[in-house]
Amino acid sequence: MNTENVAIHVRNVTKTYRLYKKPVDRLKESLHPGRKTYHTEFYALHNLSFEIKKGETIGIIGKNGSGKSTLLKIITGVLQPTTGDVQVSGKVSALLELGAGFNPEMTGIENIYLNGMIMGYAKEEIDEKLADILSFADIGDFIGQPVKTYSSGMFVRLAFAVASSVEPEILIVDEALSVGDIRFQQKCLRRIEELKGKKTILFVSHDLGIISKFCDRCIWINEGELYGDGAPVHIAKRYQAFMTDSRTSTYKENNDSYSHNNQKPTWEIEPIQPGLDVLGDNQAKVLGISLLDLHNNRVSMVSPGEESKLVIRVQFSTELVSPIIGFMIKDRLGNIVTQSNNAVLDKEIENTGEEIQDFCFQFRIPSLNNGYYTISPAVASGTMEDHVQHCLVHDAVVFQIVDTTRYPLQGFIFIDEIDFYKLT
Ligand SMILES: Nc1ncnc2c1ncn2[C@@H]1O[C@H](COP(=O)(O)OP(=O)(O)OP(=O)(O)O)[C@@H](O)[C@H]1O
Repeated sequence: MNTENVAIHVRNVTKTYRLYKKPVDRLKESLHPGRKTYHTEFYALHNLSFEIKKGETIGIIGKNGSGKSTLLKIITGVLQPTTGDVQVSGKVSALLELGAGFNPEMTGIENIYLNGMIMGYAKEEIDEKLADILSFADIGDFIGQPVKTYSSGMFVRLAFAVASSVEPEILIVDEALSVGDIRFQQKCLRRIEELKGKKTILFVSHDLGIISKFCDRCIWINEGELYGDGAPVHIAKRYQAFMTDSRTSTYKENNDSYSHNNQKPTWEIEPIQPGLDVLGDNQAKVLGISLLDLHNNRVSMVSPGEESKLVIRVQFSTELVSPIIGFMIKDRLGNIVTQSNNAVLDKEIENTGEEIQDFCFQFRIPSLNNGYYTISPAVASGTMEDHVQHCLVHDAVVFQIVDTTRYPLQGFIFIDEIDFYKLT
């Protein structure tokens, strides 16, 4: 390839982190006279190489923790690779994690000027762009407030407005589109469409529809390695198949299934994140929740009809009479789309006092439309008609429905029979 046409050249990039079991191990390692090592090496990126041409729009996909953000941070120079190198030709404007590049104590306006100046613009040049940035961000009087008072939605509005208005040669956007509301997402996509072809654009998204529609090319990273690089529709199909079908064969097998015979299951439970809305009297508390496949691997992307397990970890502070454990699945607008619990199924659950228990619900993922959904676990006691709510955690888990079934209809229902009657 003619190097003049290359915007980004990533050559054999590897990024490793040292993982220590305990914080004190780091100190022990640095002081050890015989240079004993106390760490294990973790490869966040492993020998990645590719080129991006000027003017290409590239989508980056990969499951959580696969190395996408690490790669973007290395390209923007926020992180250094352990080995290998990256050459970037052109001015980069990046929207990485929320907060990066903004001073929380400064107002929105002050941050616009700060970012513009970092990009090499004079004050007068930023004055000219200001109206466009303000109208794109559309956050009203908040623009005069310190950005630390912003909601994540407002923040991303301003950050995207700034990053896309400073006329970079390369625009890098890490998952910002998943934060804003749907109208704002559409607006950002229109802006990306306007810049497409004129600028080099890299963006991370879990939305394969967006990647397929807007990108010329898609790069798929899996466990730090390049798994695919090519036409978005082609890569998205392989990725979907991988995330559903081959998940079971590539992940470790785990034969310890849950039973009521006091066998200890070996699944990993995600603790409830601080800051979520929780209701109830705390006689029982949901400690954590995980959506798993049948091999007890955590999943965040599932297909309708896929066999899944939902495990809810509950801490009881006292013996409850007729405990009810259940969950609601809500769409991104907060509508309950489906729900269940043990009481409605006439299944009794035992609880003998102060204890921690995992409750595993095994079910097929309902036939929902593609998109993001949340799961809200709850513990109550009593009957369906008359019960006390002990703990309800709103939106404890987020997951995505990606339909990989052979039926080309979203949210379809199985029809047992079709009758038809000729009237004329
Ligand atoms: N400072 C660090 N120390 C140790 N491990 C790290 C560090 N930063 C990232 N990692 C690990 O590197 C891996 C890649 O992380 P990265 O954030 O790049 O993934 P990602 O694909 O962007 O994930 P997500 O889709 O969840 O944002 C993860 O397993 C993460 O835990």
